[in-house]
Amino acid sequence: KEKVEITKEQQALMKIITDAYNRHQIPQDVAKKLLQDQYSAEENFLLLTEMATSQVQVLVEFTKNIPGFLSLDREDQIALLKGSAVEAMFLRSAQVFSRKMPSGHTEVLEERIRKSGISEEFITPMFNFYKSIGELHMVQEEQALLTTVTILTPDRPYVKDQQAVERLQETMLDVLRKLCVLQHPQEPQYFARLLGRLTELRTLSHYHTEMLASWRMN
Ligand SMILES: O=C(Nc1ccccc1)[C@H](C1CCCCC1)n1c(-c2ccc(Cl)cc2)nc2cc(F)c(F)cc21
Repeated sequence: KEKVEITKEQQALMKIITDAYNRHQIPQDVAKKLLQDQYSAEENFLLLTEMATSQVQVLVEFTKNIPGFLSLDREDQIALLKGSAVEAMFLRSAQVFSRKMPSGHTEVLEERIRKSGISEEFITPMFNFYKSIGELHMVQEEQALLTTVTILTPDRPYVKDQQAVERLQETMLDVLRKLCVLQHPQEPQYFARLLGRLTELRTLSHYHTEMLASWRMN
């Protein structure tokens, strides 16, 4: 049974990434807004586009804090951002949805999202994903590292130097793997489950364009 230990530099890396991840607050505002008022399908669509736009800006700021990201080829940086923006948004949505809220709030939030204008066919896979993320009870370091691993996916379209991205992603995966072992000692397969969610996330993100195109406007 090998002794898993996070090194000093891995500790520092994790702190930089988690602090940067916690600095962006938009999604909490979305949840608050949705809990405060009931919006029409048009207003919800507008809210989503505004939120998604600011999410991209925030994602750019976040990646600047990923050690090594700015040393990547500039065009590759853009390819990674474009390739992961939708996945990062759904991952963030899932984390917001799974956040501990006063009793009854999650139900209201779910209801508001179900009625927001999204087509029926996408509601089930979307909430299945949100609930499967919630069941993992990730600590914030795991959430931040999982988003980082998602951004550093080497096989995004138009990435030229995939090896360089792979090296960065492996560094993050190594920290995440150790963190999972230390945080969830009873569940040796926890890390594998976590990575399995990224496959579900990619599938959900394939629906994104259609989800917008089929938004039920009155
Ligand atoms: O804004 C959003 N998510 C966001 C998060 C983080 C950053 C940027 C955007 C939207 C809302 C949904 C209801 C109408 C208004 C936008 N949103 C989604 C969602 C995203 C994309 C598509 Cl195609 C469908 C649903 N799932 C959510 C779960 C939450 F707990 C939640 F609170 C907001 C959620």
